[in-house]
Amino acid sequence: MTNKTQNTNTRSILIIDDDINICQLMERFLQKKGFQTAAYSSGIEAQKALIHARYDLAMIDFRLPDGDGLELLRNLRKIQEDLKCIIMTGFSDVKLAVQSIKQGANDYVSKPIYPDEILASINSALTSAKNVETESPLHKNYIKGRSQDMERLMKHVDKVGPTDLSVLIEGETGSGKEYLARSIHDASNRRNQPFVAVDCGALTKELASSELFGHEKGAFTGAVRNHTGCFERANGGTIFLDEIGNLDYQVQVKLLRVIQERVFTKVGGQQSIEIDVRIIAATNEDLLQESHEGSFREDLYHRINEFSFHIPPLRERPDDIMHYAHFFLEQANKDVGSNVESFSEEVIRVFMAYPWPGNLRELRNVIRRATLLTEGKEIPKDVLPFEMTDSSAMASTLSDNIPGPDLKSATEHAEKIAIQNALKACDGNKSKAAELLKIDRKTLYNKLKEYDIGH
Ligand SMILES: Nc1ncnc2c1ncn2[C@@H]1O[C@H](COP(=O)(O)OP(=O)(O)OP(=O)(O)O)[C@@H](O)[C@H]1O
Repeated sequence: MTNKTQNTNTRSILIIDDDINICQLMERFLQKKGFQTAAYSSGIEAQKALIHARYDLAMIDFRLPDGDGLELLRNLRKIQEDLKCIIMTGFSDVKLAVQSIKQGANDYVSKPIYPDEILASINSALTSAKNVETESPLHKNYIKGRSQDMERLMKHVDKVGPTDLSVLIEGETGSGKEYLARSIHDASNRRNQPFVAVDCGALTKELASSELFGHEKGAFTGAVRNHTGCFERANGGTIFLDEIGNLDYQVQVKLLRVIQERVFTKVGGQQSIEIDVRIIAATNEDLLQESHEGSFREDLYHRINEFSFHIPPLRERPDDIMHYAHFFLEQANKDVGSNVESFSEEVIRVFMAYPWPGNLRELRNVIRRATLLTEGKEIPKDVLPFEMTDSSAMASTLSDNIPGPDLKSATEHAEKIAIQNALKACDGNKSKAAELLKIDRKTLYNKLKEYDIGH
């Protein structure tokens, strides 16, 4: 298809989609916005292109004729480790989207493609979003949660921040682990020193040591110059190791040494380098379990876990849902140039009942899309993704979290969550909750009894 024209000042975007119409549409739009673009219809062509030229970001369709988008993402990152990436998924592929983020994509957008939505996602991936490595500055695009859980968590941040304790943050994908890590850094005496975030999920096994600890020129094929690793760059400050569970066993051994002895050696180097870095790690897996199974070193687990935070999933803190929703609506209005003011009652109800497997990231994306599609002042239900409003699709989204695989238990589970959330949103007032749920009080009482809620 098309080839990139060289101009070193402009950001360049690689588009990979076997639908030629989508490629053309995106290229035209992105070029008008000042990006250089190149489009390819298969993964193999894109890999060849990346060998010949550097790109800032790749937009990858999940379903490609020669493999899936995540496999391609891994291959592209082997060629260019700092490539940012947005995965394009089908409208109802929330699970794939969540999986993409877990495997190192910076963001996802759902089809059908809306140019303004893509632009907002590209801009945030290029500027502030997660990459193999990002360095502070402060987070103006963030707000504090207002649920009791999050308030308690932020109090702990104030207490633990100023100490030098290693911190482990556990939470589902998109729940705000990086934001919390930055908040801990900001609450510490290291706040004016570097904050270096490393996405260990995006590091290939071969290059992880060199990325983290640096290498000497000639240490391995391709090491054409000396390289300063993330630890050295974070000296005096904080290093944030996101998805630490993905680190190779050998790298875990090296990491343990840095923590215990405060020294490390570069790949191919002889000299021990002293270092003063505070470690914050994050995971969305059960690291303790993994350490029992032997894939994560138990001694390392205890070293990084001098203090731990668990961020509850968004569905378990209903007070935060609309709080963030309004914040994201404001952001979306700015991003896509709209002027939407609020959410319809129905949308609020759907938001409160939906399980949000992608947490805040998913909420932000859903609102961005809905804002773009809304014509009036209020977001209506019909601009929400199908799987959020259709009960059987929702049951399948929920199926990871429910006890049984059958539709009946899935539906019951969804109903129970919706009722619990409505009650919390109405401060336990059952009449109001029934109104919000659009059922009568008697039905609500029956269901409370059936599901054993509130006793
Ligand atoms: N406190 C917050 N205020 C506003 N937006 C937030 C906040 N926390 C997270 N977000 C939104 O959610 C997205 C994901 O957050 P973050 O990268 O911190 O999550 P994470 O738990 O580290 O995710 P992952 O495990 O997938 O890396 C952010 O890009 C941002 O858009």
